[in-house]
Amino acid sequence: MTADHVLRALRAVSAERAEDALLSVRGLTVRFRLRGGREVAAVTDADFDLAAGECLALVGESGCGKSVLASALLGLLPGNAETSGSALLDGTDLLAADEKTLARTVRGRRIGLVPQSPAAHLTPVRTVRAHLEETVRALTGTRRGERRAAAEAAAERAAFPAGHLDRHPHELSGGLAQRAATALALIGDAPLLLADEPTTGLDRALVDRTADELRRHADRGKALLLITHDLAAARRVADRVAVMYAGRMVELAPADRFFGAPGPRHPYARGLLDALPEREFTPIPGFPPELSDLPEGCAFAPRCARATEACAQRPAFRAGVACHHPHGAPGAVRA
Ligand SMILES: Nc1ncnc2c1ncn2[C@@H]1O[C@H](COP(=O)(O)OP(=O)(O)OP(=O)(O)O)[C@@H](O)[C@H]1O
Ligand code: NI
Repeated sequence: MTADHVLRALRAVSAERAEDALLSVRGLTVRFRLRGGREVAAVTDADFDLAAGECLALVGESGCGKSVLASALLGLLPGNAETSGSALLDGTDLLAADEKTLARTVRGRRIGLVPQSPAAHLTPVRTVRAHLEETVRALTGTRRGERRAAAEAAAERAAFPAGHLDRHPHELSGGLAQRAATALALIGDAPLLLADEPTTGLDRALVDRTADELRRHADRGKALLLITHDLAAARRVADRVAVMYAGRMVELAPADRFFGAPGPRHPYARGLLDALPEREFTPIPGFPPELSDLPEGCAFAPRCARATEACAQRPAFRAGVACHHPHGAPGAVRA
């Protein structure tokens, strides 16, 4: 174990104590109402804390509710969404705050966002440089004469090449738009950063560089929620890992235990790791359920080799896992 690992393990332990939390989410639930009275259970009963200086990676298959969870924290859900639960950020309940408070004091200032589709968040008629300088002006109060240098420094942090700063959004590749979005999100130095797939479209070297920059942000005492499909990136920077399946958190574990020995406890989380090319390269059979038509019991049971009759009941989330027969628990929890 290196000193770095020891530090991270300590941080993971301290984050489990709610009083140290910068962000404290309880029972976060999001429903989308559809025409005809149907509803999509996008996020159900999410509970987690995030401490200053800590990075929590949120992983899970496409459509499991990761981005909806992040949007809920920022008050950015569409009109057909209904949200319940609480999300305390340093005393403010983000789910109860009005739009004015969120717009003036939260977005960009207390919570930075690297959005999942960065190109859609850039203004078409303005160059990357103009976006960066405007954000520097709005969030840091840097004087006019110093904004150009500050914008260039922000680009550099996110590995955005200086030679492309005068491009417009439509002239950017996906990877460049991604780096522009990361540069913009880092400018405000917000206490909480939500990074939704910040490494999409980047090659391995740039993934590592971006992940390391985000880690540095956490190491300067900021909290980082890293939403990612890239388990290698999660392993590189996360202190803890949260796994979502069909809108629910099914496992929350220290990263060293999750990626090392003894490994994940939830069969789904184990399946995610086993699907990696560098591991067994065996995909999880089947598909996730429709969020508008979830089963009564464990949503993963139809795909789970360990499922029994007990799984017709939904498992409670206990000791970091929601499963009737988790790995690493001899004589597993009885139903
Ligand atoms: N406005 C909406 N109305 C209805 N359903 C929606 C709406 N927005 C999202 N959803 C649904 O909510 C679920 C969760 O979506 P979300 O974008 O959070 O998934 P994700 O885990 O971020 O996936 P990905 O990894 O592909 O980004 C999906 O089933 C999606 O179809
Ligand atoms: Ni998403």
